[in-house]
Amino acid sequence: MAPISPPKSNESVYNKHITTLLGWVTHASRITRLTEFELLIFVVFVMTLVLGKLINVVAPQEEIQNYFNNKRNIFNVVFAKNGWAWTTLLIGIFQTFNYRTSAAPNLSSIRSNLSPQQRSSELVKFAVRYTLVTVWWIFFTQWFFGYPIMDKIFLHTGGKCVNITQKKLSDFTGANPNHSFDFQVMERAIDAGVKAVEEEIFESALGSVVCRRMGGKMTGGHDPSGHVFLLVHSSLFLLFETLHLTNFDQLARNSRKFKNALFSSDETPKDGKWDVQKYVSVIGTFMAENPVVAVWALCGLWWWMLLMTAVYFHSWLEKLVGLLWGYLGIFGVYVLPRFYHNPAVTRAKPN
Ligand SMILES: CCCCCCCC/C=C\CCCCCCCC(=O)SCCNC(=O)CCNC(=O)[C@H](O)C(C)(C)COP(=O)(O)O
Ligand SMILES: Nc1ncnc2c1ncn2[C@@H]1O[C@H](COP(=O)(O)O)[C@@H](OP(=O)(O)O)[C@H]1O
Repeated sequence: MAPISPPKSNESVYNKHITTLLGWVTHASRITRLTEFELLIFVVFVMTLVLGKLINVVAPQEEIQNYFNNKRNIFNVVFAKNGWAWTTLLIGIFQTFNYRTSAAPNLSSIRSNLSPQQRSSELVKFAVRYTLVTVWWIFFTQWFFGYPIMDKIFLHTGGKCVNITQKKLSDFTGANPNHSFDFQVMERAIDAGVKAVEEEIFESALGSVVCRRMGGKMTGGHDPSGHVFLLVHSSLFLLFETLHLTNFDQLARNSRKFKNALFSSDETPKDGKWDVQKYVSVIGTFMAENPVVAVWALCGLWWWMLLMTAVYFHSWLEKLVGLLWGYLGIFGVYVLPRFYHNPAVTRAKPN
C-alpha cells in the first residue's frame, strides 16, 4: 500500500500558489518588456473596468445614482472634458521643476547628477515623447484626416447622428474652422434643400463633436469610449514620465516635514482663527518641492472618473476598445523601443 502523505498545511499551499503567480508575472514581464510594477499599473486599469461592471451589476440603480453620473458634474466639465490640457499643464510644471533640480536638492525628483548637456538632451527626448502621445490623443479623439479614429469606428459600424431637426441645424452657428469637413457636409445638405435632416446620407456623415454641438444624439454602431481612452492614456503617460524620476526617500522625508509643519502646535487656531497665510506657505512649499504630488493627484482623479465611467457609461466592449487604444499609444512610445534598444532585457528572454 502506498504511504499516505501527511496533509499539506495551508501555509505551504498558499506559498505554492504565490510562487506560481509570481512565475506568471515574471513570464508576462519578460514577454511584454514591462517591469513588474508597470505590468501592475496596466492591470489596475482593466481591474477598474471589471470593478465598475461589478458595482453596476450588484448595486440597485437607486443606490448608485449620484453626483458622479451627471454628465455636467464639475469633474467632468472642468477636468475630463479638458483632460489633455490638464495633462499638459501638470507634466509641464513637473518638467520645469525637475529641470531645476540641481539647484534645489530637496526636490523629490532625481536629476541632480546630470550634466547640463544631459539635462537638455533629456528635455528634448521628453518633448518628442510628449509630441507623440499628443498626436495619438489627437488622432483618436480630435482629428484623423477628417473625423477622429473613434468617430470613424462609430460611423463605419453603422453609427448615426440622429435627432437633428432643421431648427437645430439652422440654430447651429458656432462655426469652428477646425471642423470644416462637417461644415461642407452641412452646406451640401442645406444646398440640397434637406427638410428633415434625419436623411440617411446626412445623419451618417456627422462626427460626434458636431453632432453633439447641434444637439443631436449618436446612436447605433460601436461607439468607443473617449473617456476611458483619455483617462487611461493620460494616466499612463503621467506615470511613465514621473515614476522613474521620483526619489521616494526624499518624498517620504518631505511628507513627514509637511505633516509636522501642518500639525505643529503653533498651527492650532488662535482666538478661533486659523493662520491661513502659514497654511498656504506650508502647502506651497510642499508642492514646489514635490511637483510629482500634483501629477499623481490628477492620476487619482482620473482613476476615480474611470471607475465612474465604468459604472455608468457605455457598453463593456466600448470601454474595452477605449482602454486598448489607450494602452496601444503608450505601449508604442514607451515599451516598443525596449524590444530594440534594451539588450539587457532582450537577453533576459527565457532559453
Ligand atoms: C509641456 C511640454 C511641452 C513640450 C513641447 C513639445 C512640442 C509639442 C509640439 C506639438 C504638440 C501639439 C500641440 C498640442 C497642444 C495640446 C495642448 C492642449 O491640450 S489644448 C486642448 C485641450 N483639449 C482637451 O483637453 C480636450 C480633451 N477632451 C477630449 O479629448 C474629449 O472630450 C474626450 C475624449 C474626453 C471625450 O470625448 P467626447 O466625444 O465624449 O467629448
Ligand atoms: N466619468 C464620467 N463622468 C461624467 N460623465 C461621463 C463620464 N464618463 C463619460 N461621461 C459622459 O458619457 C458620454 C460618453 O462619453 P465617452 O464617449 O467620452 O466615453 C459623454 O457625454 P457627452 O458627450 O454628452 O458629454 C461623457 O461626458
